[in-house]
Amino acid sequence: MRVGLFFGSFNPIHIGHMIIAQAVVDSGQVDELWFVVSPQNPFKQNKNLLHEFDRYDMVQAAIQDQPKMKVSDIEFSLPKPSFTVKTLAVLSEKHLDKEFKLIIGEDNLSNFHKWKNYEQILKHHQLIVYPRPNSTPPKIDLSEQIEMINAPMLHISATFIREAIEKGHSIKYLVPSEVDYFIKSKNLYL
Ligand SMILES: Nc1ncnc2c1ncn2[C@@H]1O[C@H](COP(=O)(O)OP(=O)(O)OP(=O)(O)O)[C@@H](O)[C@H]1O
Ligand SMILES: O=C(O)c1ccc[n+]([C@@H]2O[C@H](COP(=O)([O-])O)[C@@H](O)[C@H]2O)c1
Repeated sequence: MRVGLFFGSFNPIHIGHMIIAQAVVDSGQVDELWFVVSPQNPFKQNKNLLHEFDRYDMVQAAIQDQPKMKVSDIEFSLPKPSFTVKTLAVLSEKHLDKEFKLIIGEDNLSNFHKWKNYEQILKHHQLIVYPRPNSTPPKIDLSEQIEMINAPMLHISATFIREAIEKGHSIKYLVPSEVDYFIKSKNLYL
């Protein structure tokens, strides 16, 4: 079975993530897609980073009617920050019957050569890349390992959503309705 791993902070999960996930599933390049919630991205310092349990619950709420999508908490029990190479090794050892592909937004390509043991990742896994506005090209040749998703560019980010909440603006159309409800009922990001 081919599994697409969609790693992220998901702080919070937004419609951009959902559109990407659906496009990857529809592309036929994976049989299942697993969202992997990262407690701590090695490159990001975010004072507004919610606890991983809340971020996990929001992903779970967002995908409840999607039979091909799952959410994983595998990184919660691994050392922090969350190094993808380690997580991939743990998952590959645990699920010998599965082929894991890595789903990333195009913005992550420019710094991919700085990821821990990135050569190891490329040796064992295909990258499925979703286009993102204002992305700069990778510093290393990734053409052999990349499968681009042909889909519309999405000018949406979790940063924009957190800022909208702080300003008191509605995020009703920016996140799945279950996520909007979750954020409101727990007064998150305020
Ligand atoms: N609009 C988008 N277009 C393409 N890829 C995206 C988009 N939003 C998120 N991604 C990708 O989804 C993955 C998880 O992203 P993440 O949870 O950090 O969301 P984000 O919107 O980039 O967050 P933040 O604004 O907090 O940095 C990353 O690989 C990122 O590149
Ligand atoms: O392993 C690394 O060196 C590494 C460097 C930067 C980012 N990542 C992972 O990339 C994923 C996307 O991060 P984010 O915060 O943009 O959603 C997240 O799971 C990070 O842990 C991983």
